[in-house]
Amino acid sequence: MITIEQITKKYGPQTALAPLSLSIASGSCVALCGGNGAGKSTLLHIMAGTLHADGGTISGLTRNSTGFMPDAITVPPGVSARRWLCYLADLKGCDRREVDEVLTMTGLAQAADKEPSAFSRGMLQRLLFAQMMLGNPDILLMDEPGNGLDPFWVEEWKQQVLTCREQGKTIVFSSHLLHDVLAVADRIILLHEGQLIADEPAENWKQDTRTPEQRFLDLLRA
Ligand SMILES: Nc1ncnc2c1ncn2[C@@H]1O[C@H](COP(=O)(O)OP(=O)(O)OP(=O)(O)O)[C@@H](O)[C@H]1O
Repeated sequence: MITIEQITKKYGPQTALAPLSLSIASGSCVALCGGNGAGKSTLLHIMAGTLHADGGTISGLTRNSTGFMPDAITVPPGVSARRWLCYLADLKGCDRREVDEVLTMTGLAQAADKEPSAFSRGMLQRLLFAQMMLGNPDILLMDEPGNGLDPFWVEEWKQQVLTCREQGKTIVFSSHLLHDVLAVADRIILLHEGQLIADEPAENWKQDTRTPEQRFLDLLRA
């Protein structure tokens, strides 16, 4: 169980997260939705430990058991995707053979000796997914993982997430792609201006006669 209690974050005068509390059961797949600037990335970065909260506590997350897929990375010039992944594998203390496994999983084996700066947006997303999977973490945090993926890789991503669910991993991801959210998530949390405004089983969204987009807009306007 991941327990988030009274987390707050401001960037200067801008509130990104008002006191926010929620619990995430082990083995669940939770989607964070909300408009631009709602606080989704901020929450994921705080959960991943790449950003400090101003206040509040989070329990149930340990660095060794958590993989994070941010929405961007900066790989030093001259470093190929394979070398980057080998570096991260060493940092995580995992076998370098895993690098080949995650490259194959994400269809990047052929491109692995190129620098990520030469990758397309979708290839970069797949590299970010690959780096998250190194070490086979129990908890996966993903910031807009579907961005830039073509329809083939969106389907692959969904299959990989469903496989991770079957393996009992805990998954938290942000997305604006509501149809993809409904295909994999079992719970949908809606954030608005740093506050939680809806927290429901995905089943409620699926059974609604409104489109997910209409339901989303109605909840934001309520
Ligand atoms: N580095 C930063 N400096 C200043 N303000 C920031 C910074 N990062 C985020 N913010 C502000 O914090 C708020 C939450 O931003 P955040 O990126 O967490 O939202 P988001 O829900 O992920 O948005 P999007 O869907 O557009 O990615 C916004 O008002 C944003 O302008």
